[in-house]
Formats: sequence, structure tokens, C-alpha cells
Amino acid sequence: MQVVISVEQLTKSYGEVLAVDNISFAIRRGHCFGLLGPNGAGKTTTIEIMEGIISPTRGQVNYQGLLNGRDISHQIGIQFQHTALQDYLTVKETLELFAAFYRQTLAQEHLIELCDLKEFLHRDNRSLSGGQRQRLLLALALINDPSIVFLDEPTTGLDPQARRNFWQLLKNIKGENKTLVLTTHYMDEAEQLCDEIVVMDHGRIIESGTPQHLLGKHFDEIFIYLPQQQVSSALIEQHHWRLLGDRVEITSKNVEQTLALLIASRVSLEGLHVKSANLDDLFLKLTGHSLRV
Ligand SMILES: Nc1ncnc2c1ncn2[C@@H]1O[C@H](COP(=O)(O)OP(=O)(O)OP(=O)(O)O)[C@@H](O)[C@H]1O
Repeated sequence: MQVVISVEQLTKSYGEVLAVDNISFAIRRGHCFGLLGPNGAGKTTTIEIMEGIISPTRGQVNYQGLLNGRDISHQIGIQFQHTALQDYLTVKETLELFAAFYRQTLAQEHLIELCDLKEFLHRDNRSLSGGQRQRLLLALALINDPSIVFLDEPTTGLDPQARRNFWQLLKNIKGENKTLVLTTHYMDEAEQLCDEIVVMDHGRIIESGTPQHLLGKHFDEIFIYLPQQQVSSALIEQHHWRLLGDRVEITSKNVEQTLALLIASRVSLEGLHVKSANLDDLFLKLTGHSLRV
């Protein structure tokens, strides 16, 4: 698949602080690319350099052959984390206001359908729920029919249902052959949406690849959980199992064998929970801390 953005040896320092430290990666057309990392990892700095909002100290960003600094504004759309919306305007009026800034725009009907705005189109911006506001911000990012859309933590603060609805919209947009670049604090979001991820910490890339490839590379075990009161301390110590709150975490390379061991040890299997490693586990393994602390 064709590379649309290539980031080459990018470095950004703020005085003594090295926010981004010599990173390189490529983003392919039609992919959803995720930039993950704990607070202060350098994600926002990286995405803002890609968007052309700030300039790098060293290195460059290439857009389909165009160097960063050239006017690429007609090709990209940006959904910022905090965008002030004009009070007293309806959603429809807001779309019209923003559309007036561009020569080329996506047909309003299509935009309304793509971002599911119909039910609150004539409502004042101030009366929107968190999820509706994010859908409007997404529509504004798409208004110039960009081929690349940047989303900085698009679902932070939304309830689970609103997040799931928003993911579906992003999947539909991806289906229109647009390239998505997003930062997120939610591993399930990255797992649902991203074809490729880059994990950053302290300004550097510590891992990159498809979620499936990275999970396969770092984990060949399955996690089994049981209520602690059902497992004797002697058994926990003997097998070096971990205590997580009131549960015992058993790491197993062979679930059948582990279950046979538990049954032979007369451990009750009530409340047993089995789970494969997910991106949360990967993140913890790579950075030593979970993403949301
Ligand atoms: N304008 C600035 N001046 C000085 N230091 C900055 C500036 N912007 C960012 N930094 C520092 O650069 C580092 C990377 O910050 P950045 O915002 O890129 O991280 P992040 O991964 O986006 O974090 P978060 O998830 O909290 O948004 C941090 O140490 C931050 O304090």
C-alpha cells in the first residue's frame, strides 16, 4: 500500500526538554494509524509537527512527496481535542460557516450522514451532548474532504456507548479511503480501529507494527483469573502466581494443563475468567505502567 506520510528522524526540543527524540515511521493510504503512549511521551508534539502546526528542531515530514512546510492544508483535516464552537449557532449553521472557508467541500448531505448529525442538526451548539459535540467536530474536520484526518484523543470523556458509536463513524470514514491518524489513551480503541500502531515513551518509539503482530511477538500466554479465596496461599507461592486485588492471575501457556492442575488441586473453578493478552497488557509490559495513570 502506498505511503502517504513518512516521518524521518524527527526531533523536537523545548530548551532542555527533548519532547521527540529522533523518530521515524511511515503511514499507508487508507490505514488507521495510532500513536500511543503515556502522558508526556511526545504524541501531541509529533502529531502537531505532522499537522504543520509546529516545526521540528530536526528531521522532516513528507506528504506524498511534499515536504512539511508546503501548503498541505487542503489535504488534511484536524479534529482538535478542544475546539471552541460559536454560541447561538445551530449545528447546520456551524457546518455552513466552516464550509465557507474552503474552496472544495464535502457535500453537506453526505457529511450529515457520515457523521450522523441528522437528529440534532437544528439544535444550538451549546445544547449538544459530549458524543454529539464530538460528531460535529469530526464533521468539521471532514468539511474540506481531506484525504488525511488527524484525531487527537477523539473519544476522551465519552461514555462507552458514545465511544462505540464514534468508532463506527471512524470505520465508515476509513471505508471512504481516507487515512486516519489518531492518538488515544484507550487501548480497546486502538485495537478496534488501528491497522498499525506506534508506541512512544520519553520521546522515542519503543514498539511499532500491527496490533496482532505485536501481541503475537510479546505474548504466547493466556491469562486465567480466579477469586483469591478459592486458591490456597501455598499453591499461589508454589507457582509464583500474581495477586491482583482480590483475584489471582495465572499466566498459562497451556490452558488445558493449567485447568487440569487446578482441578487436581481441588480448586473451585467458580468465577473463573480466561483472557488473551490485549494492548493494555502490551502497554504495561513495554512501559512498565498502564496508560491511564
Ligand atoms: N510548549 C512546550 N514547552 C515546553 N515543553 C513542552 C511543550 N510542549 C510539550 N512539552 C514537553 O514535551 C514533552 C512531550 O509532551 P507532549 O504533549 O508531546 O506529550 P503527550 O504524549 O502528548 O502527552 P499527553 O498524553 O499528556 O498529551 C513533555 O515533557 C512536555 O512537558
